[in-house]
Amino acid sequence: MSLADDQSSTIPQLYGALMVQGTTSDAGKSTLVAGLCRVFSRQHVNVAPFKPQNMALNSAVTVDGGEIGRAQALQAFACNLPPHTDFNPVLLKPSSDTGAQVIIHGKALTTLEAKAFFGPQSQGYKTLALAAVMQSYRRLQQQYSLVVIEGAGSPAEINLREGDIANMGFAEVADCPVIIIADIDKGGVFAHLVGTLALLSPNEQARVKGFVINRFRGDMSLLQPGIDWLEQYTNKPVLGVLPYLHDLHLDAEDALIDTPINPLTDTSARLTVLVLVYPRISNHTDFDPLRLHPQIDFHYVSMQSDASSAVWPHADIIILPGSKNVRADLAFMRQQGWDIKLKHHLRYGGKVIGICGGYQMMGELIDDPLGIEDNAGCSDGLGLLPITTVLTVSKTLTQVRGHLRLQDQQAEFSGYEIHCGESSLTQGDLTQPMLIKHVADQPLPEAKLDGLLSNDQQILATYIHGLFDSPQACQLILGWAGLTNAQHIDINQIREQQLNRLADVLEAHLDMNTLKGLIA
Ligand SMILES: NC(=O)CC[C@H](N)C(=O)O
Repeated sequence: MSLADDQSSTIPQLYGALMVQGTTSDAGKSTLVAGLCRVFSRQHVNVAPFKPQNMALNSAVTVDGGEIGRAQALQAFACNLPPHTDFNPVLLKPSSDTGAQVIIHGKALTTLEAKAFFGPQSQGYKTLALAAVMQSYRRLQQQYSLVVIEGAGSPAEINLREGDIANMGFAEVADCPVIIIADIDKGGVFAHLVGTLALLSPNEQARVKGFVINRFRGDMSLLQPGIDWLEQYTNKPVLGVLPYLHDLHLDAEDALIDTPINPLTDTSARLTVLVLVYPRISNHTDFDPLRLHPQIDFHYVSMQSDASSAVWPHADIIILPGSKNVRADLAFMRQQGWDIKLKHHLRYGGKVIGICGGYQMMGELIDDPLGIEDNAGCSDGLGLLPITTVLTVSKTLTQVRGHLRLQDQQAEFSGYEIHCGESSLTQGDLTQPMLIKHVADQPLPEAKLDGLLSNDQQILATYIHGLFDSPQACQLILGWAGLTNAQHIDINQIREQQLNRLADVLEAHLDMNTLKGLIA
């Protein structure tokens, strides 16, 4: 069935599905899906996002107590839906260059070497994963009239074709139409599109119903002959050319928005924040409210080729973010000499924040007896906080809310937890709790304490992600670090504005009628 059915004169209903695949990673699939979700949801279409398989370390906790890729949580937000594991039934979280934790329907199943998942012996897992993918997809089809689906990477990875569930393998089983997006800013857009198409089987080629060219800047009249050629050569329409959107602030799927370390130039910034980027950084969207804050000079610090000579800008706050492989990332920090720089920063009165894996690193010991994240073993922590952490098989996945207490003030927050580690105090009681939390939707007696504020008030550490998303909690933390009268940054309001901006752009630059006609 392929129809854009005008059931009533005011509310056009669409039924079916459309899959967005890309010629490369970062071609703009997640953004296009999020934008289409918003376009359709504001036209009152009952729409939901779907990504069969995602590989990312940036995940969100769902209402059904699981985790999914961050991009699907944003796409759900674009549809005004709470995140659900059915939106992304298979999530692979790489904990090393060759191994990843396999999460199916939101729950960690096992950690597999890439060979075991993608290689020739992988059919057992692939069959299991495909069954989970189709179960979720069928549920969505029953609940929603339209499902906008996102592929992964590129469909032309011929080495991964066997048993593929992320791109054409899924599209074939689900029998859904596909459009392909390519990033013209990278160059070679025609070669990308024609080459991708050429590497597909005839069936798959027939499934591709059109192209979208992304991130165009320049003179459209110069591009037009290329578009005409492409349409003629492939016999498929270019559904639109999307402009390069400067300052589009939406949650990134996985890639960090890379801000190089420059000497401070922004004189209006009042507080400098450095976030340490280790190889397995997780949940970096925690820092989006800080990155977008007008009074903050924000920097990611990543590996330097010559670690010993790398100079960090003076910082007010250094943040140790979450990590998917805490012990390996801690070893990396030491290799880079970051532990020494961190202690130097503390000696000179600087503030440090540790979140989840970053919190664990600041303790005395991290024990992974079962080899959950890496080879089984134990590592000394940085010794800055009186805690030890043991990684366990059971993973905490919860949405939480509560009160943050700092400097005799209190602010409400909501956030989430994703961790296998359990930390306990090595001395004393939790006399400096920074947070009183409740599992979302549970009554107050369930309240627990979380986090630590060091006795010298310089280190603040917690298991809770998303803390800065709560404007008041963010303001309180910035105040603790010396920024009095910090402005409110409401990241949800920003997401809302940016999604509407994106939807406006799609409506202006895509041939929406043709696109709606493709939905089947
Ligand atoms: N989100 C995180 O930083 C997780 C920390 C650690 N990998 C754990 O599972 O406990």
